[in-house]
Formats: sequence, structure tokens, C-alpha cells
Amino acid sequence: MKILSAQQIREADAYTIEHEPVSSLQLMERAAAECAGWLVHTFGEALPYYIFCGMGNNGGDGLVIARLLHEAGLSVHAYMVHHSGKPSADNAANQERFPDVYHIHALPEFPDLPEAGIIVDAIFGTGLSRPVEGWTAGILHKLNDLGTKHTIVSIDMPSGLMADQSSLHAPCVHARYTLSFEFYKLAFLLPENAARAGSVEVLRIGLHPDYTATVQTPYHLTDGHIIRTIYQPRDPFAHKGTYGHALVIAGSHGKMGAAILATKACLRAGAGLVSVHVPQCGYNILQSTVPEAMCVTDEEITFSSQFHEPFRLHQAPEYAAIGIGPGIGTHTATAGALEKLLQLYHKPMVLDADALNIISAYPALLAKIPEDSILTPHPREFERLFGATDNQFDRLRLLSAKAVELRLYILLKGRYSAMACPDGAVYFNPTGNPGMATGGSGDVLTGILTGLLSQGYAPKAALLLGAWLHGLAGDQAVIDISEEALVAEDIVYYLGQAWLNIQK
Ligand SMILES: NC(=O)C1=CN([C@@H]2O[C@H](COP(=O)(O)OP(=O)(O)OC[C@H]3O[C@@H](n4cnc5c(N)ncnc54)[C@H](OP(=O)(O)O)[C@@H]3O)[C@@H](O)[C@H]2O)[C@H](O)CC1
Ligand SMILES: [K+]
Repeated sequence: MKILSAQQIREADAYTIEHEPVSSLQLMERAAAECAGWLVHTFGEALPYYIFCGMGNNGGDGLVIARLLHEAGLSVHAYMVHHSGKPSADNAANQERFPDVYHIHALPEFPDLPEAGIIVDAIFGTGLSRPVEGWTAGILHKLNDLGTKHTIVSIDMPSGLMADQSSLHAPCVHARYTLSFEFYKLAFLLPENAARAGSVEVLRIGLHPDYTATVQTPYHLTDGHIIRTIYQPRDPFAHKGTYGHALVIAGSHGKMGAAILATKACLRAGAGLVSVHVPQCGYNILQSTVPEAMCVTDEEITFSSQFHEPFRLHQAPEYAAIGIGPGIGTHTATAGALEKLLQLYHKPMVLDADALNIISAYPALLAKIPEDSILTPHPREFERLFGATDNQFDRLRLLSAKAVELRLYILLKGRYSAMACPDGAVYFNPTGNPGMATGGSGDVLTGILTGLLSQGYAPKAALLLGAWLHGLAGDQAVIDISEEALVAEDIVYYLGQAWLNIQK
């Protein structure tokens, strides 16, 4: 699904009005009818609705919602917040059609809402161009104070939030639900806004499909349609050589679990053969916990290139894919071995965790990473690699710029992991849940990505599919296990369910 800027959403609106054709008032009526339908379906008819409207078209939507709910016989109280001098034309037209509105010109005029009900926030939508200030900001704070007693539903955007620039320190409604028209907005996908949009419901309002099909945007939300185009069914004549021989370099004394998780995930992602490199102390552990994998040991207590037979570092290029980092530590010998590996291996590989921490300490290594490799930093690793930013919109721009400059895929972990591509595109992954914020979850992702690369998925396909499967496995697991009890091994186990789900 494409994610459009506020300007592009306005263009989609104008294109629809011209080419459907439909009047802007009818389009507003259609959007508001979707919202009214959703509200009644979700909350029923008994509760009172307190509808706060602004002076633009978001307020116009609010006025239509008020009229439709009133006509359906529900208890409706509508308020107009006079933040600007003049209403938009469609707002004014709808005030005429529903004049029973209480006007607020200053903070002391804010009403009492004695009975618990549904607050509909239709003060600002995509037209907000700067932070809300003065008494209007006070109104937003008052609404938030009421959020414990009432349920706040924002129309299109929580008022105060800007669609495609940071509103980090700006006053903003904290909605329980946001009914977003047609698309997700970029702002909903960034953790700095986590408390604001609540649960986002995308309502179809019938914007013209031709505009959406042709408009160019760097931002996308991965969806089932994209995943189905990536997925390749296995060849009925396949043998274990068909799906590549992957190498996982992971684990050190006390961190062998990282190697187990990454190796198991690599196997369950479908790699034909998996070798795992661990220090000697990990040999028995790996051989007994992951009998499907071959185990290569190192003489040192971590990855150091002092490999025992039959593997030597110079054989690395023979592997179809390499995933390196989970639990390897950042010892100088390990850094030296990583450097050697980067000199020897020229196919896309997966770098995570300590491999990234080593690169932060030796930034010259960045330029040596094979083109189209996948880096999977969490926010702190990202900051160590590429520096801090003032807000997460700036961080997103930095993420994308680095992916383009270094010709790498970079997945920044989060609720919606952001995956930046060397061509400038950024995909957000929607699967996953808070149960997956647990030790070892990232090691599983490294294994999945390595397994997908190994069996021949191109790096971009492996990245999008891997992130999707990882989150989906977690989503399938919590159905049986709960978010609290979920551990990383469950994600590995439920990968099977995730594969079955995308094959439906
Ligand atoms: N997507 C669609 O196709 C449809 C969307 N609809 C709805 O329309 C809004 C966008 O409407 P718009 O009129 O462009 O903008 P808003 O209603 O969000 O806000 C505009 C008013 O807000 C004022 N403004 C802007 N920033 C501030 C601020 N910081 N403080 C105070 N006032 C502010 C602005 O005044 P200006 O002085 O900036 O001119 C306007 O008065 C969209 O979100 C949907 O809800 C359609 O109804 C259906 C189709
Ligand atoms: K709103």
C-alpha cells in the first residue's frame, strides 16, 4: 500500500472530484458516511456523541457525521472550534445543513461533558501545516484530559499531528482510534507518535484508483498483495542443493542461544543446508540442539577466523548466503575476522547485532560491505552507526540516505520496521506485536533473512518477506501463547504457521 504525503492526498481528492466526477461536498458526504457507519457499528446507538469540529474540511466531515448520527436518532452534541477566521466553503455549507452547533471562541467556553460517551475529534486533519498554539492547543489538552472517561475517535488524523513532518513536541489529541481516509499517513508509522493515533482504521472513501496507481512515493506499507507477488512456491523436483547452503556466524561463550535461534530460523526459513560457525565451546550445544545444521568451530571463544577443519575463512565465498552478528561479541580478533570476511565475500549478506557494533567502532568497514547486503539495526545500533537525529522523520531521511549512499538494504527495527532500499524506496512492515520485544527475537530475524537469501530470493524480496514472516510468526504465536509468555523460540516454531498463512 502506498503512503502518500498530505499534498498528494489533496491531489488524490482533486483528481477524484474531476475524474469520477463527484462534487467535493458529495465526497465529504461519502467520507463522513463511512465514519458514521463505523462509529455506530463499533459503539452502538446508546452512547452520546460529542463532535468537535474545526473550520476546515476536517471540521466539515465532523459536521456531516453529526448530521448523519442525529438523523439516525442518536444523541449528538456538536461544537465548532473557531481557531481561524473563516470556514472552508464545504464547512460553511455543512454548517447551514446542520446549524445546531455550540461555538467555542476561547478556552473558558469549553463545555462540560457529564455523561460518558464518544468524543469525535474533527478539528484538524491533513490541512494542519504548523503546530497548534494558544487556546486552540488548550482545547486539545482538554480533550486529552477527558480521554480517560470518554473514547476519543479522531477523523482522518488526530488533531495536532502533521502527516509528513515531525510534531514531536506539538500539542496533539491522543486518540483511541483514528479513522484514516484511504491511506495510512507516514506519521502513524513512527514510534514518536505511538501515543497519538491509537488503533488506525483505514476507511475506503472511494478516491480514484487511477491516481493511486500512478502516483510516485518512496513510502510503502507492505501488505498481503506485495507478499504474494514475492513468494515463490518450492520446486517439486527440488533437492537440498536447490535451496542453497547458508552460513550463520553467531554465538560466543555465554551467548550460544543466539546461534541456536538464528540457525533454527535459517532452517525454518527454507535454506537447503545450514552451517553454523561457533566457538569450540558451542560445538556440543549446537550439535545437540540443532541436529539439522552442520557445525564449524573456531579455536577462540568467539568468531576469530581461527577455524578448525574442515572450514577455513577462505571457503566463505562458497556459501550461498552468510548471516553474521548475533552474540559474536566485539573482540578485536572478531573485528579482524569480520574485516577478512568482508574482503572475501562479495554476495549480499545479513549483518546484525555485534557485527553492526563492530562496524560502528570501525566505520571504514561500512564501505566494504557487499552491495545489496541487509543490515538490521535496532534504534540504538542505528544511532551508533549513523548518528543521532532530532526526531524520527529526520531519522527516516537519514536511514534512506544511507541505504542509497552505501547501496545497502537497512531494516530499522520497530513496531513498523522501516526497510530502506538502495533505490530510495522505504517499506514499513505491519506484522508483529509487543510480545516480540524479547531477547533473541532479532537473532531469529537474522536467521530468516539468511535462509531466504540462501534459497535464491533477491535481497529486497528476502527483506520484505523475511520481516513479514517474522512478525506474522509472532502474531500466530501470541494467539496460543500470549504476548507476555512469548519467547524467541516460539517465533521460530510458528514460522510454519506464517508460511502456511501466506500460501493460502
Ligand atoms: N482525503 C480526501 O480526499 C478528503 C478529505 N477530507 C477531509 O479534509 C481534510 C483536510 O481538509 P483541509 O481543509 O485541507 O484541512 P483541515 O481541515 O485539516 O485544516 C484546515 C484548517 O486548519 C487551519 N490551520 C492549519 N494549521 C493550523 C494551526 N496550526 N493552528 C490553527 N489553525 C490551523 C487552516 O487555516 P490556515 O490559516 O492555515 O489557512 C484551515 O482553517 C482531511 O483531513 C479530511 O478530514 C474531505 O472531507 C473528504 C475527502
Ligand atoms: K481530526
